Amino acid sequence: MLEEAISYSIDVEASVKIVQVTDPHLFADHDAQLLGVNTALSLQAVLDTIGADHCSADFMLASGDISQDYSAASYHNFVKAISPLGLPCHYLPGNHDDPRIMRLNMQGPKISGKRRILAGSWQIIMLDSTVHGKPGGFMSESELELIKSAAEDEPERHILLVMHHNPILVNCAWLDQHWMSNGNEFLEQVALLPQVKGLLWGHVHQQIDKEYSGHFGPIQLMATPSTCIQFKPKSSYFALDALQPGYRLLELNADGSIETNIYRVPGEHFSPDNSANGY
Ligand SMILES: Nc1ncnc2c1ncn2[C@@H]1O[C@@H]2COP(=O)(O)O[C@H]2[C@H]1O
Ligand SMILES: [Fe+2]
Repeated sequence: MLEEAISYSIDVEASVKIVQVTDPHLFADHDAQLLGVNTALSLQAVLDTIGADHCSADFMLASGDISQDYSAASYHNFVKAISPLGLPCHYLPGNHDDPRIMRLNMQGPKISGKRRILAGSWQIIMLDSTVHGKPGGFMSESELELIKSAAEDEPERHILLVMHHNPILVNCAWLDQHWMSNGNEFLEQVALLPQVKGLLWGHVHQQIDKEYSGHFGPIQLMATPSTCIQFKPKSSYFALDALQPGYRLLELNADGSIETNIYRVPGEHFSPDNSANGY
């Protein structure tokens, strides 16, 4: 049975405005760092930037790796950090999350782990690409079934698919070993659905904006910087980037087009330890 969707009352002619944050890698301890970056402070800096510029969004998406230490407190810290923005938040799991601990602790009046969101002329589907105990991802048959049933249920709506893992390779050999290993087949399958207009993910801690030529037209492929450390694009070995933490703004238009931009925190406050070779 298809799970009930969360519905926003946004006019079908209006665009839907979304902020996406991803990969905050929070700890229970507010002072803890990931490779020299205090992840609580870098998330706060991103949220402050959203608050200053884009707090009029309709809702927020959090696309996994909320936690770095699997603690209940790391999820409580996330919920506490985002609550002043007043935005509803929809989340999905990443490879550093424990889905059960996440579900139990991502609690609040505006927090939701539901799989389908209906807003304006769009349907947003929150997918689980994680494989228990593995950093890499895989899109299971049941997730594909969810997408197909959701498209059948709401045939007139454009679809944005949201997940943690990258369904395309990003040209970083060390990171590409942890991609969605059936990404090619997944893309081929979803491109058979005329409603699918965009795929959005985290995991790669860098911006990617590409197009996939589907049977029914181009599909936008989007990856978003982490709210903490950034991976250096096109590096075959593990390397960090000096770019600052950021987030993505998306405007899903009534005609099925997507306008989107990456925004980063101003200044140069978050410098990772460049001698690090992994975590
Ligand atoms: N040096 C490394 N080589 C390969 N994988 C790594 C390395 N360092 C970290 N990782 C894993 O690769 C993942 C990529 O992004 P994640 O935030 O999921 O977390 C990272 C780790 O689980
Ligand atoms: Fe991550």
